[in-house]
Amino acid sequence: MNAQLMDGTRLAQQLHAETRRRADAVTLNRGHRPCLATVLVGDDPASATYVRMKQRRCAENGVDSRAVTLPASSTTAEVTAAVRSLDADPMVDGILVQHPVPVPVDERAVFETISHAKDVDGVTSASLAAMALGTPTHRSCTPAGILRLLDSYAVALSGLHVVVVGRSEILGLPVGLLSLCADATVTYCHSHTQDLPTQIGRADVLIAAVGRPQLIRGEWIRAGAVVVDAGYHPGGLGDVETATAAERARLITPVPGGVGPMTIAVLISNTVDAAERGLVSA
Ligand SMILES: NC(=O)C1=CN([C@@H]2O[C@H](COP(=O)(O)OP(=O)(O)OC[C@H]3O[C@@H](n4cnc5c(N)ncnc54)[C@H](OP(=O)(O)O)[C@@H]3O)[C@@H](O)[C@H]2O)C=CC1
Ligand SMILES: Nc1nc(=O)c2c([nH]1)NC[C@@H]1CN(c3ccc(C(=O)N[C@@H](CCC(=O)O)C(=O)O)cc3)C=[N+]21
Repeated sequence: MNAQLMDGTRLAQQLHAETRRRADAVTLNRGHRPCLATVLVGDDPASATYVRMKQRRCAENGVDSRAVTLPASSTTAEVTAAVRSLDADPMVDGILVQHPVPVPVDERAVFETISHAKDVDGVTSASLAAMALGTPTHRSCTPAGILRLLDSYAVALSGLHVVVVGRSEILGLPVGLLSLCADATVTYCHSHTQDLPTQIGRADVLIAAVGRPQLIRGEWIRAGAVVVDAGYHPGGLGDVETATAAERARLITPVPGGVGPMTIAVLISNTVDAAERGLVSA
């Protein structure tokens, strides 16, 4: 393997340490800790695990968490009512609605119930618009984590060709918007894209957010490219064939230990930003 690994676990620990100091200062100032509310609808075991991981990291870093769990049979009205009551609660600084919510529930409508100031996961249209315009906002967690990781390895995006595979509202779409704001030339690929290997071969920086285990083959990667694998599948597989991609890439994220830990570190950092009552410049 030739590529250097981008260590998300180490960078996340650094961010957590900084967040913890800020959380303690908030607590000292106002007499209660920053608080993240998590909303989990239904009983998908993977989603329940992610929510538990987020709560554990909150506790380790001086942030309270409030868990709301709703049955899979919930209606859109019931879920939005739960979110609205968290939004109105002055003790709650940030709200995370775990994606995906069960199909009959209108996820977009639920997301839009979160006010911009408490949208620490960056999922509302106000947050997406702010990420596109470069105005102050909480940035989506996985995309912001990816940009921090690139920055820490001195990958300056200005003028580079970033190819994003995937355009989901929580990942592919916003990571392309943030890259564009950082003056990259951005290409989005998705399920209608023709000749994916050729598009990928043009990337200076490839961001894989496709949700298909090892769909992206190592031989498609341009020699010397930077490869960010946001995919996360059981058994420690990403969306990229890591071993062969690492023969050609200059820098690559491992799975696990790459993008995943950064997602949670940014979420908690965003929650403390909210507790400090600040939206950070996108
Ligand atoms: N590490 C972390 O913190 C996180 C990891 N993830 C992981 O990232 C991955 C993506 O997640 P998410 O964005 O939620 O997934 P989605 O399923 O919501 O989106 C997948 C995207 O990939 C596109 N796509 C699907 N198949 C192909 C194909 N064959 N060729 C090209 N494009 C394709 C889809 O296109 P179209 O729009 O046309 O349907 C869609 O835009 C998953 O592995 C997930 O587990 C997600 C969130 C956080
Ligand atoms: N509204 C919303 N926001 C999200 O950010 C969100 C979501 N919904 N739904 C599901 C995905 C998935 N996700 C992960 C977070 C951390 C790891 C992570 O920390 N992974 C570790 C390994 C953890 C382990 O397996 O023990 C790693 O990659 O090293 C993975 C995946 C956030 N998501």
